[in-house]
Amino acid sequence: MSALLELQDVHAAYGLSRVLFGISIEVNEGECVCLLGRNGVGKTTTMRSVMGLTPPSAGRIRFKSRDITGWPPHRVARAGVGFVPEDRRIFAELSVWENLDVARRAAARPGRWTIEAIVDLFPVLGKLHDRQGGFLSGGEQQMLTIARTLMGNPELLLLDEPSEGLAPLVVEALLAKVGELKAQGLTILLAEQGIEFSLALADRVYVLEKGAVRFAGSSAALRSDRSVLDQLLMV
Ligand SMILES: Nc1ncnc2c1ncn2[C@@H]1O[C@H](COP(=O)(O)OP(=O)(O)OP(=O)(O)O)[C@@H](O)[C@H]1O
Repeated sequence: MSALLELQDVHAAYGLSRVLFGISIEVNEGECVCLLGRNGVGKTTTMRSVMGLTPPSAGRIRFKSRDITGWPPHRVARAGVGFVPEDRRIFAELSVWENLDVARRAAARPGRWTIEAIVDLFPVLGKLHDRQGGFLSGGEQQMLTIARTLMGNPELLLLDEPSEGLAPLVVEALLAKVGELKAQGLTILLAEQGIEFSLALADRVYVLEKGAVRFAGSSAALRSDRSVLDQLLMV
């Protein structure tokens, strides 16, 4: 069986600054795969390369066996990839409801994610429906950001550092929600610096360093690999 997403020897750069040096990863249907690594190793850029925001300078990207290398972001979204960026781009002046409505209108594909289904998953967004985005807590903003991306009905969710800047209890609540999405069969590629968040969710892990994969294996294998934990993750 071929992978849902496959990156093969992907290189990427910002202008003259080279950032990815031959990333090869696979995400199978229904899996949660985590990209781990310290600040600046290339996790975000790997996701941006899939999404077409930073197209690869070399290498191939396949989604559902189709070569999507260099496709523009709207076309990648329509093919079934949703991206939740690290910087939570919600509309601060719009209410929760309006934010979701904008996402509904802009949805990349038809599918099961209605506003009602979103509120089932995130009841807090239902309770806060008329609150402006800018007045939500960090955790609520993160849930709204994920909700907006789900409205596009992705088959693969790219989730960039969802736990960043959130208090431990909020991270736990978020972890449970992402776990529910996984249990519902959504395929997830997650980038994280927080190893506990990642290992609680991920079936498999890739640890990056300086734009290359240094470790690939199961979460259990990573937990017991002291040298990778010490050298690449400093935990
Ligand atoms: N727009 C940009 N222009 C130039 N260099 C960039 C740009 N965005 C990222 N970089 C550089 O690319 C490298 C990889 O960054 P990237 O954001 O992919 O790493 P990361 O592992 O996701 O880290 P972080 O957790 O900080 O997002 C870093 O050295 C970063 O400074």
